[in-house]
Amino acid sequence: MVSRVIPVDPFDLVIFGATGDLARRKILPGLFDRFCDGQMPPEARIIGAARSDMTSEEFRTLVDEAISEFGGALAEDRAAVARFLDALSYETVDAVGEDGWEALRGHLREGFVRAFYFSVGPSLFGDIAERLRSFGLADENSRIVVEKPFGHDLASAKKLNATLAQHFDETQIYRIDHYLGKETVQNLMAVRFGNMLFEPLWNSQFIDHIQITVAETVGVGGRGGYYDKSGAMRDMIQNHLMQLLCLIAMEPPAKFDPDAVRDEKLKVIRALDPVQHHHVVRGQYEAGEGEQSYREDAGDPRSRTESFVALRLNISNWRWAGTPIYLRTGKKLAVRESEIVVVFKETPHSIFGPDAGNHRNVLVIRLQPDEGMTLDVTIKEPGPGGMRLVDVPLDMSFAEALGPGAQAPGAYERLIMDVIRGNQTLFMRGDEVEAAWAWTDPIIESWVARHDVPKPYPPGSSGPGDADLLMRRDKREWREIKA
Ligand SMILES: NC(=O)C1=CN([C@@H]2O[C@H](COP(=O)(O)OP(=O)(O)OC[C@H]3O[C@@H](n4cnc5c(N)ncnc54)[C@H](OP(=O)(O)O)[C@@H]3O)[C@@H](O)[C@H]2O)C=CC1
Ligand SMILES: O=C1O[C@H](COP(=O)(O)O)[C@@H](O)[C@H](O)[C@H]1O
Repeated sequence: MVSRVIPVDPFDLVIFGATGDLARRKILPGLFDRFCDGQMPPEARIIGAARSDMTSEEFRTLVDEAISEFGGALAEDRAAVARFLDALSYETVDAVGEDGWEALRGHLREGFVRAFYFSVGPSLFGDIAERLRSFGLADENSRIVVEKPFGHDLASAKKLNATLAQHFDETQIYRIDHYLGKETVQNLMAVRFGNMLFEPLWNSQFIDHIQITVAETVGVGGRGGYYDKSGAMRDMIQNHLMQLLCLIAMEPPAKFDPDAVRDEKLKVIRALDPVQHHHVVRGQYEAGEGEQSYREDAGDPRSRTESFVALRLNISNWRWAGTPIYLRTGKKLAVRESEIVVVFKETPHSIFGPDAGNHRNVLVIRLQPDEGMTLDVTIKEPGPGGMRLVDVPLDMSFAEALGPGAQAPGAYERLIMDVIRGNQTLFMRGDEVEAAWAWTDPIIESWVARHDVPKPYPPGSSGPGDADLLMRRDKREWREIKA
């Protein structure tokens, strides 16, 4: 099954931070992918901007190398790479000074969609927005794409929102959360609102609890400096897991449009109860065989930053009161796996007697790496042994079901195409980000007040044992993450 690719309108895209890690690993190879697919039209132009002094030719060489390293099989097509590189130029620009801005203006064409991607450290977001306005680079056709982290807490997020609002209208601000660009994350909405099967059961009357796990095998490696000031709560829970939670818990929006979807997500965040201290577990990975500990990676032998969080939350509304939701994320775990597990309640009465055992349906939505869905259904155990029950999975891998033509674009490239189309549905609105911080801040503040020290866990495990206790206390269990 191959879906038709509709080219977006020709555009000028300026990438601030074009020489950096994110641009080289994700943004530029992703744009090359869109170019090869025919979605990025040949008239589009990409302008790299950073402080490094380099010519456009040198920038093209840098991008060529990035495509070879991170661009997948398409990178072998040298003619396509050459055509893509033709669309690129570079300008040396200092985000906090005056240099380069006039010259940058010379790259921009009248009458084209303009997008400015802020792929730089967050301390520069406000400066760039201000200069875009003061140097006359922004018009009503312009959009800005703002990377994470969007603030460090509620106060800084509010400040950043206010700064951006001085220069751009909310309809021009695209706060990126790359999880929303993942195909299977969008599939959450398709599964929930495109099927009659699930929605009538999607509430606390039928669902015992929900688990959302984003497990990573990588450590904080070269990003220790950033990560140590952030930790898993700010780096993953406040944004990516919060977005997954919203999509799984929100009411059906009246239509699939930016404000209808974001209004519903906001209502979920605002309905979250404050999390009690004993419902949160923090962890920090220890050293393993040939592997550094978190503290070594972070360069601080006494760091108390968490590389793992598990928590239980409650949503106080009619749909979800009484159904706890458990979130879990961590680095250096046994496996890279992101999934949402919806555990339904047992039947109210078993007609099969005590020997049949306790059974319940479990829906697992696998977000990555093997995207798909499994629904555990209870059936009769085959054989002559009477009415004994057993749970069997109805298992669907999206790749197998839809075929190789269904290969989806990467998250960043898909979101950039949405920016050009002017579609904000998969971007966070300012009030959503603030609400997420308002819920996150007290959790972090309570750790600080209690001088909380994260529990150590061995690399390759499923996190600290206390995370299992969190579940066991509620007579529940995490779905196992195993290599
Ligand atoms: N890397 C990743 O995987 C992820 C990154 N992000 C976010 O993306 C953003 C970029 O991250 P990343 O690419 O890793 O960062 P890097 O440090 O690798 O790159 C930063 C970029 O900013 C440029 N830069 C720095 N100072 C200035 C300045 N004063 N004026 C103009 N350009 C400047 C640098 O180039 P030069 O030194 O030449 O000026 C470089 O191109 C950050 O906000 C980060 O939080 C989010 C998720 C994942
Ligand atoms: O934003 C971030 O996401 C990555 C995980 O993204 P994924 O697409 O590989 O699942 C995480 O490693 C990083 O710490 C965080 O900043």
